[in-house]
Amino acid sequence: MKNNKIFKTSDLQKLDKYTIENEPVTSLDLMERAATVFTEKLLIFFPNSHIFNILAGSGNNGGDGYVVARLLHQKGLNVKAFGLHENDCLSPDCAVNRKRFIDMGGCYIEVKNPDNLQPDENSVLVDAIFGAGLNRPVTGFLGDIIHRINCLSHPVVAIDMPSGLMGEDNGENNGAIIKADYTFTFQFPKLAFMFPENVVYVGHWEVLDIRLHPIILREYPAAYYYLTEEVVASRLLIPGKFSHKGTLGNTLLIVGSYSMMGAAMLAAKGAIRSGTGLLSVHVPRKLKEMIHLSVPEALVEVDRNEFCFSGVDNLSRIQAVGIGSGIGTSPVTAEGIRQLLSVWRGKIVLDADALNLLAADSGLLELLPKGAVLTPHPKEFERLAGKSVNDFDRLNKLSTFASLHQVYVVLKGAHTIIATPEGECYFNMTGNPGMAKGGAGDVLTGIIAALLASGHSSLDAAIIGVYAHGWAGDLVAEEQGMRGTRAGDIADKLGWVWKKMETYNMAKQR
Ligand SMILES: NC(=O)C1=CN([C@@H]2O[C@H](COP(=O)(O)OP(=O)(O)OC[C@H]3O[C@@H](n4cnc5c(N)ncnc54)[C@H](O)[C@@H]3O)[C@@H](O)[C@H]2O)[C@@H](O)CC1
Ligand SMILES: Nc1ncnc2c1ncn2[C@@H]1O[C@H](COP(=O)(O)OP(=O)(O)O)[C@@H](O)[C@H]1O
Ligand SMILES: [K+]
Repeated sequence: MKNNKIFKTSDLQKLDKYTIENEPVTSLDLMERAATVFTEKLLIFFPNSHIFNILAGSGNNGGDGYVVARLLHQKGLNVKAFGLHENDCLSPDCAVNRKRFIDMGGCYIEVKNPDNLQPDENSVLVDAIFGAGLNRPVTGFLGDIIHRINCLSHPVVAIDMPSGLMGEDNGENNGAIIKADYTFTFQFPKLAFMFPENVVYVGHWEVLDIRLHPIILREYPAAYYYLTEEVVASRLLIPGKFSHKGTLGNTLLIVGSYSMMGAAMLAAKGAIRSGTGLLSVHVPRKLKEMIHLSVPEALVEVDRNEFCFSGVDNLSRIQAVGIGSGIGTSPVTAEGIRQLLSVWRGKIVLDADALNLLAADSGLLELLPKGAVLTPHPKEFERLAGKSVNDFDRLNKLSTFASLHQVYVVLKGAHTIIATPEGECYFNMTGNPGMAKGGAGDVLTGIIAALLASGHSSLDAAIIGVYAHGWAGDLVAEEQGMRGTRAGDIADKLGWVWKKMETYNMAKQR
């Protein structure tokens, strides 16, 4: 299985060293390899640009920069390398590559004063000042340089990382940070790229495979992962030839209230498109007809209360429960949830108002079955776990919450995070801002509930559900654009996503 770990940047040197010793490859050749894939990507993104200015620091990131300069120069492009060295203490590989660039006649300008940094008009700037070796905020001369670059209107492409950004925690980083338009990063995305507050520095990012040694990538521990089709599809259970509706699970959705009927419909649509053998939708009496009409495949179970959820009687044939979308937070509903959680020890996904009720009464939290899946958006998570000072702090809170309560928490956002009780976090890579619409989360609840009912573990249901939901959103956006995307469209596209995953999975098994 393809490696999908997000290592710490401080671990990079060990991965690097193992590769150098065991491939084996010299550090210079590894640098050459990294810079070559970077240059290829750069030219794909800027096929019509002829002028490149490289901003090179003194470490190996700067070394990469000098190799990129040489490779572009060899292609006959107009290249200038600005040496941004506070002193002449360069890393050995950086020094070698600076010399190679100069020896081949490359244009090299040493900058000793920030005002002397005058990039060429219409040039693309390549940021090679700092990479993964940054160990403190950037201030002083290089800080001034970075501020100056950030004031220019040239496109900026960062090698590995935008200079000045720490790989993980930037909570105390008050130094200067490059605002890159693109970051092409080596081997794995850095944790900091996952946080909304860093998008202004990282821009659009892509991972470049520089073939670090597969053994070290497989064996070196990491607590963070990112989701790829390969990893997700391999977790999807494929129904066997003799499967029937009794073996594919009975999902119970407890959703909707008189003032939020749509949520019930959307969750039901998500579930019915996600492989559950049977779907029961438990709604207040007022919603009965609507569910019958909008999701005719579902069985409708009517609550004693006309307007909101108040309790459920019979759970004997249910494999998984999904609860919360649009149910409201009335005391009657709180009591209904208490009653449910007192008897239900099976698989469950809780969303929206179910989470708001848990946040309001920690006694309910204690009743959660082990392995429950919670799907808060950031505001709901804040109600559950308190305010966070920044995105990294929120990630730590998420992990702590998941292990403290022994639940899986799906924190929804551009890179939705799935935190496990064991302290691992999975970052999703699908989805787009077109999904930032009311109701999109309800569809996800239905999907996860159906996956739970059809035999997937809590972790697999969360991972597969989140990835598939985002992928369906991407397909909708591809066809009709992000602006016009409706939550219901996401549910309608799920069939295609499952088909692709199943095809992928079966091809692998052959
Ligand atoms: N294994 C990999 O992934 C590879 C990494 N390579 C490159 O190597 C880079 C890492 O190289 P380095 O470890 O040399 O790190 P950098 O090039 O980021 O530079 C770090 C140097 O700057 C100093 N420094 C750190 N923070 C500073 C600050 N705020 N102000 C002033 N000086 C500061 C450090 O003491 C160190 O000497 C990667 O980002 C990547 O570009 C590639 O060359 C090849 C393979
Ligand atoms: N910028 C974005 N990029 C990718 N996905 C997004 C983005 N914004 C929101 N989403 C996704 O859309 C969904 C919104 O869910 P949620 O906030 O619960 O909405 P609602 O409660 O109205 O249904 C989540 O799955 C979230 O991950
Ligand atoms: K950089």
